[in-house]
Amino acid sequence: MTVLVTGGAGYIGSHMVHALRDAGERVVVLDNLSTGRRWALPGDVPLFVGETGDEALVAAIIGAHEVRAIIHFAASIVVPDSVADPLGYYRNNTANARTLIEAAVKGGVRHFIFSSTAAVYGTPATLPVAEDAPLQPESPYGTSKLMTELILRDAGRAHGLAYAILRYFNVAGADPQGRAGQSTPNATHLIKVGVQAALGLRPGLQVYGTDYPTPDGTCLRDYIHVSDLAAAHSAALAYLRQGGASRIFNCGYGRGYSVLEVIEAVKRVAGVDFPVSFAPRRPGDAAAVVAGNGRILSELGWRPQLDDLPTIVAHALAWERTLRTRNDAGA
Ligand SMILES: NC(=O)c1ccc[n+]([C@@H]2O[C@H](COP(=O)([O-])OP(=O)(O)OC[C@H]3O[C@@H](n4cnc5c(N)ncnc54)[C@H](O)[C@@H]3O)[C@@H](O)[C@H]2O)c1
Ligand SMILES: O=c1ccn([C@@H]2O[C@H](COP(=O)(O)OP(=O)(O)O[C@H]3O[C@H](CO)[C@H](O)[C@H](O)[C@H]3O)[C@@H](O)[C@H]2O)c(=O)[nH]1
Repeated sequence: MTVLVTGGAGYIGSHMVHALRDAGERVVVLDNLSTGRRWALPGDVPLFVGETGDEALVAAIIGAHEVRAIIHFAASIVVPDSVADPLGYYRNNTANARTLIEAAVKGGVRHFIFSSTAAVYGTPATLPVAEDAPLQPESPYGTSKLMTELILRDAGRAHGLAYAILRYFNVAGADPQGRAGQSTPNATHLIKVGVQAALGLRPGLQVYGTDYPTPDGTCLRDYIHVSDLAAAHSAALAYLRQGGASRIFNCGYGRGYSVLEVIEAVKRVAGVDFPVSFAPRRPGDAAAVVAGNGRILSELGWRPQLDDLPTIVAHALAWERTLRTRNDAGA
């Protein structure tokens, strides 16, 4: 029985591939390498370069490898890009996911784990936000993910596909063993941009919006270490295999940091200063998003191991240094 990881050559997916292999699982990856990197995968993990929306390809992979579980990471992920290109986001995150789910149903896949996002909540009315809070995405990215949640819910009910929807809050950091990290050259995530600024790979950092209704006027986010997130998937897979009912789980620590607090943490951990400027709000950004994580703690028994902002930053920084060496070597 094999686990198919879509988007396994990407940031979070590559951590998942390592976690699955560490646990002795058989893994295959489907990735179109649009943002993923072949070298992000261990050499002995089969990689199919192709589209989640290619039903024939997905069916062939499921059949050839006896795939019984799919962990679906592949997506387009940049909130402001989704504002500029909603149709592209609905194609990749919703239409392609629908095709993948159909192939899963037809191919007899029993368990499906879907990467959703806190962006489905928009700006929550109360914090921390629980899974049953109103769903009011403020960007096409969030809407594209919410639509896939609904497709999965209905297909799961109709066809007996058991699923876990994991709504990630802000994912950051890198594998503590240095095997994987965020490698996208033009990544836009705050901690990634911050460590690049600290290493002189960017001239500095812009803060998008200082007039939000938050304590220091900048946005609040709940940053979760990518390895803790991979562990949440492993727990969800074990739960489904034990016959657990389809369920939605928030993945976050339940604590928010402002953009300015994150920048201070990066400067402190890196031991350097870098220029910070203030810019207007970025389209699609919610003011404050913090996870209510009671459900995943109580129902999956998940326990964060790395819930410490300086540790997250330190791992991101270490990976960025490795990456620079790798890029210098032309890898
Ligand atoms: N990074 C975050 O903070 C965050 C937060 C919430 C949710 N998520 C979700 O987690 C998942 C993984 O995100 P990530 O940060 O690792 O991004 P990423 O861009 O590093 O990984 C996405 C991977 O999917 C691949 N891909 C994209 N479209 C594809 C397609 N049609 N067919 C095959 N492969 C395709 C890319 O090449 C890449 O390897 C996404 O679904 C994203 O929406 C991420
Ligand atoms: O150079 C930067 C980069 C980011 N920010 C700010 O930092 C915060 C975090 O931004 P990120 O781009 O790191 O992450 P987002 O909160 O926009 O989005 C992330 O979390 C969302 C859920 O909350 C989605 O899941 C999405 O996929 C994922 O990228 C935002 O207020 C953003 O405006 C800056 O000020 N400057």
